[in-house]
Amino acid sequence: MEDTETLLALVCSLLTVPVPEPDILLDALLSCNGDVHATAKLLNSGDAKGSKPVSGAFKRKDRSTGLHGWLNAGKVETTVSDSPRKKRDLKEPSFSPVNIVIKDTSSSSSSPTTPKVDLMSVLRPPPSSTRSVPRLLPLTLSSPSMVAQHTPCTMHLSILPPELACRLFYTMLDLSQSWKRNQWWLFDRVVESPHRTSFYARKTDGVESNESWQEAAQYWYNGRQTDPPEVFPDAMEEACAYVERIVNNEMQGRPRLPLEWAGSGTEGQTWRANVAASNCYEGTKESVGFHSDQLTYLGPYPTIASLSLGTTRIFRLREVVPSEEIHSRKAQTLNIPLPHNSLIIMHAGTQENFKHSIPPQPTLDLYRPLFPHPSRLESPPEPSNCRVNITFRFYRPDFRPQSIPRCNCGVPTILRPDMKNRHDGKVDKYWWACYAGAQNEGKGCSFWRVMDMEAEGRSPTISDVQSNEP
Ligand SMILES: O=C(O)CCC(=O)C(=O)O
Ligand SMILES: [Fe+2]
Repeated sequence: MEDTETLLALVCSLLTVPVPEPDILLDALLSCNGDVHATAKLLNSGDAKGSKPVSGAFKRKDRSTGLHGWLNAGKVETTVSDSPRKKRDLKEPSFSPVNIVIKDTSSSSSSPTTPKVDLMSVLRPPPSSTRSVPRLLPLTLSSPSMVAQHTPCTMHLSILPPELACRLFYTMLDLSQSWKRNQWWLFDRVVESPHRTSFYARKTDGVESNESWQEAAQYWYNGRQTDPPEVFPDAMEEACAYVERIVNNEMQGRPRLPLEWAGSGTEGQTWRANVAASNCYEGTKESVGFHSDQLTYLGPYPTIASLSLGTTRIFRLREVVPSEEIHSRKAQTLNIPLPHNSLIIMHAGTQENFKHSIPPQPTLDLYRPLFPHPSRLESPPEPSNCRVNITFRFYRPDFRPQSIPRCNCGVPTILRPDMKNRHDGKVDKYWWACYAGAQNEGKGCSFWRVMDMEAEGRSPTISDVQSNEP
């Protein structure tokens, strides 16, 4: 059931040798028929024999030798590993190890043998069987019209009054000092995201006037119960009104999909923001790897509005090519530079068709705020190299926490689209799957169920409304 990216990540978590080039990983995975343990064993095998590939084995010029070359390189150009410390002395592979840090949680967790694994470098989709299909060069989408032409997203520039944008940036930057780096279990290791993040909820759910998400909801994050989130700070509440106006305007001009929410908010809008996830990226290396947003409380085909403040960073999108098309085409990497005070709306279908990331980048343009920092903090963060992102989201009333199926571990499941099986950009199925393993030392259960909107009583959807029309 796992997709290639997840399998590769699992393999990486089991490696005791430096992570090889993505193509080599993929070859190894394919030659082991997708068996994660067998793949890791194969790649680790040089190590098991007391020899390991030297740095040259990872260099780009050697890639053509593939998996065999990589394994054999360890045998030919042998460095004997006589102590765990030696492992660290090997030069890193040719890509920079900056994305996700994998922490060894075994008794020797402080041992220097734990490799830092650059998962970003392996989160690349094409299996080797697609090698004959030409690669597409990355495309930079530098204007709203290019974004609209190539993606299911729209970009909107200078959306807030400049003073509000700056005030919100400073508010979030100050708050970000207490935000946490997400941690979760991947197989038998803890992985940590290299950026700080937090979650905010609005005072009401935006649909029924007296429903509060703070009180009604039990919050779960990565399969772990968490404290209720903070409410939107004043500047975020102010900004949210602008965001809602733009999103609703955009949605009015777009076709709606059958499983989208068809109800309206307290003020009659189609879309309301009742929660927001916020992220802070400091410097060039902080980043978030390729992912699509979990649909558990958003439901199918969500609309997510993502506000950027501070220094410009690249928002990277890559389509997940459906299984039936992988022999005929490759995905293109789409890079969208997001400047201060811009909004990118990920419209319905973005999460089902694409993955997104904020990659590390070699350089940054420093952000020069228009207004001085009003902070009374003793050492306010340096604003010029930080980006704050706020993703405003609509948690659907028909996907309330109480309605989410629990797995055999007793933990709310997560909702995933079957991204690999799509027709005309639409997925056939969504699954509820156990997510307890993300926190519970990597141990989850095998709970897995296809979502059935009707049987689960989830409504009103666009298809309900349309089928009731005369
Ligand atoms: O920082 C961004 O623009 C992306 C954040 C993101 O992908 C998320 O919060 O899920
Ligand atoms: Fe995301």
